[in-house]
Amino acid sequence: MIDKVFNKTISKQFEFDEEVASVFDDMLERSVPFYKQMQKLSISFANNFLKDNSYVYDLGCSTASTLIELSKNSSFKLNLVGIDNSNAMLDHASKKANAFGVNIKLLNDDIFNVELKNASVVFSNYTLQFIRPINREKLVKKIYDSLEVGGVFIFSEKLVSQDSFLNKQFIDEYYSFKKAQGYSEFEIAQKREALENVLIPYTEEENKKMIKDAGFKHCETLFRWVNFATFIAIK
Ligand SMILES: C[S@@+](CC[C@H](N)C(=O)[O-])C[C@H]1O[C@@H](n2cnc3c(N)ncnc32)[C@H](O)[C@@H]1O
Ligand SMILES: O=C(O)C(=O)C[C@]1(C(=O)O)C=C[C@@H](O)C=C1
Repeated sequence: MIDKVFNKTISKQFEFDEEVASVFDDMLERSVPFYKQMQKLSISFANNFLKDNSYVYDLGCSTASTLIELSKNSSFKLNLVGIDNSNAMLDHASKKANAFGVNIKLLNDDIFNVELKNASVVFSNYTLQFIRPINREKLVKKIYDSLEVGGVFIFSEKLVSQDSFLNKQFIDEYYSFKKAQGYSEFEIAQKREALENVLIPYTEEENKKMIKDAGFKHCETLFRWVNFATFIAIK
């Protein structure tokens, strides 16, 4: 379904409710530059750290796209666990996983409440940015603790620049991308307002510092387009 959520006047903050969930796959593909390519890269790198019976977690799995794609593009028999605290998202995830015949354990809970164990790979794409900064470090430490030595945390984030002049150009470039994807200036402005104080992006350096502070041995940027990036951190 085509995303028209912000085509009307909106006065509430952005939420992952049924209205968003029902158009979410289209929203992501048209709102995150190179979304599919970043997902493919995440999966390709993840496969390097997997074997039969490995545990893979996706924190903020939404409609389970990443785990379904991994399952279709891995030669291993995996234990796939998707975690999200939006009922609406998980309804869609469950229907999609069934339709593709992929077995995923879907947990409807806050990421902070779920015990993560023996992980070979933890994904969290465009989700840390929705976690209050005061809790974000704590979550990354939890992810670190859940990983086996040699395991990886693969995550994607919207970014800001430390330089305010460049940051303004990042935003302009991003809005041009959205316009080219068919979003109107009105939709772009409405969504920007709804995301204010809900989506809190870090710089690339802040993300890497957070990863290092949690104890990870190494972190690389796998892909970056202006204000969106995918990282891989190894324990
Ligand atoms: C931008 S979406 C993630 C997109 C998804 N990873 C993908 O690549 O298709 C963020 C998701 O995180 C979930 N989320 C946000 N905070 C959460 C929390 N504290 N616990 C569990 N899920 C959370 C939201 O419900 C939403 O589905
Ligand atoms: O549309 C925007 O402004 C975005 O930042 C895109 C973004 C994201 O990066 O998470 C914002 C909300 C939705 O979860 C989907 C995509």
